[in-house]
Amino acid sequence: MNASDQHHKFHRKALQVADAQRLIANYIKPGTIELIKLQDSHGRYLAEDVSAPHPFPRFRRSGMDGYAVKSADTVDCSSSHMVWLEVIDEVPCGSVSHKSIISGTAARIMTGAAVPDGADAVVMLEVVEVRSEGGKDLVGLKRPIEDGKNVTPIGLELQEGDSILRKGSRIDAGEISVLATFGVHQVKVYAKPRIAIFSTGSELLAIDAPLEPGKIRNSNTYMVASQVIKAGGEPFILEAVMDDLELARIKVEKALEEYDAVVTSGGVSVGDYDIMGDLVRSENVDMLYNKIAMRPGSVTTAAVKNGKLLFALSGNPGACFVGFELFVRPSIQGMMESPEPYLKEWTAILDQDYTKVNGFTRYVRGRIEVREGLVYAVPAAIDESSVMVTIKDSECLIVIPPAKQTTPAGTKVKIVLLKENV
Ligand SMILES: Nc1nc2c(c(=O)[nH]1)N[C@H]1C(S)=C(S)[C@@H](COP(=O)(O)OP(=O)(O)OC[C@H]3O[C@@H](n4cnc5c(N)ncnc54)[C@H](O)[C@@H]3O)O[C@H]1N2
Ligand code: MOO
Ligand SMILES: [Mg+2]
Repeated sequence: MNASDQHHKFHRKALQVADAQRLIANYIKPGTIELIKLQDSHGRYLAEDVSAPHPFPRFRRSGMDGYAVKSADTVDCSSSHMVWLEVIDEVPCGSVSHKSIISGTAARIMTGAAVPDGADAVVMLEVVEVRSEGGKDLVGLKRPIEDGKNVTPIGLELQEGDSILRKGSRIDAGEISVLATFGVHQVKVYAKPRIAIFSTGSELLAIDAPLEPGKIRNSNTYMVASQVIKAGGEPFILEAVMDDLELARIKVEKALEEYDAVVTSGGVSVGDYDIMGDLVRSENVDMLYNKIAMRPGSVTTAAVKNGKLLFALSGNPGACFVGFELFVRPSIQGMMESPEPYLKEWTAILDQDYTKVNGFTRYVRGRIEVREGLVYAVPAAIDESSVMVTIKDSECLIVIPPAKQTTPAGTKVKIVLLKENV
């Protein structure tokens, strides 16, 4: 390595998180679209706007089992002066009455059935009396009922043409209910972004291999694959590579051709074997950044080739996790036009003093506690970049801005929510 390379390796320009996110956003393109069955669409992202092809409800719907009546007929009734109406029809769900309700008549009706013409209210079964007289069925009412009572009007929920779901919406139970209601049995969704994942590191063992001195099992690949799924993508796990620049280069190039984006872990700092750092500074790819003003994950790196993104995350598990959530997740979401690609942010009260000082913004793993209606953020006991074990306990990342002294308990802090969208 010559002196100039050394200079570039050690003197990196640190970008602010938001600036790096904006930079990445320039390279996000909506992905391909596929048509899938509605029942397979949970968790997928709509690739088209959906508007109501007809009003909903489509007919005046009874909200009760009872009798459809004209409310005007009931105005004078009371327990001492019952009004008796002739029952001229019965309307089960799924049927339509061909008779009109005129003054003095009623129709027996079930919840969910179409209210016959002429009727404007439905009286519940429980408050009526019935009798037969001269071969006719009669229903007796003791109380007036108001116009419209227990009748859901046409279009109460949606009018024809109303916009219901936006492109990019994540499909969940409520969305599926809407789509089924309107007969959208096949849904246009974005194909899950195909994300290749591999780790670099000569110390890495397969997860089914016995331990060897100085070696560790490769946990990042599997952690990232889980994060990819949670972000809405499809992970493709590739075998880890040793710290060998040429091997990594070949692997990255092939993966960038075959997949929508590539995520690697390890080898992005300034060590002798930090080959991903060297790779992104070579002519093979265009480096976007290789330092972010944050901890963990200050060495988080991104590059682009032929319009496709390479995220070279830190090998340290804590840094790898955070780098993914802040940069890769929004990119995957962006490929599916999600209107909310970034993790949700709340304001919370810092539960305990945070004593570490830093020139960079910290994303501290933490738990959320709600006490007396207030949201507290509780930092994990150990949150170093190299620490793996507290990732599993984290409900949020507590954002501690650059500080020269302790951030005291009680400080209002921003937290980034991790546990959602499952
Ligand atoms: N002289 C300096 N040294 C370091 C600096 C620095 O600025 N100057 N930065 C430190 C920071 S900050 C971080 S973060 C790490 C980043 O390291 P790398 O991204 O280069 O990652 P590696 O060196 O490959 O590995 C670091 C650590 O993580 C373990 N690892 C790697 N891959 C995996 C995996 N797939 N699963 C589990 N664990 C993994 C690896 O064994 C190392 O322990 O650099 C600091 N150094
Ligand atoms: O990149 Mo390192 O995670 O800042 O600790
Ligand atoms: Mg390193």
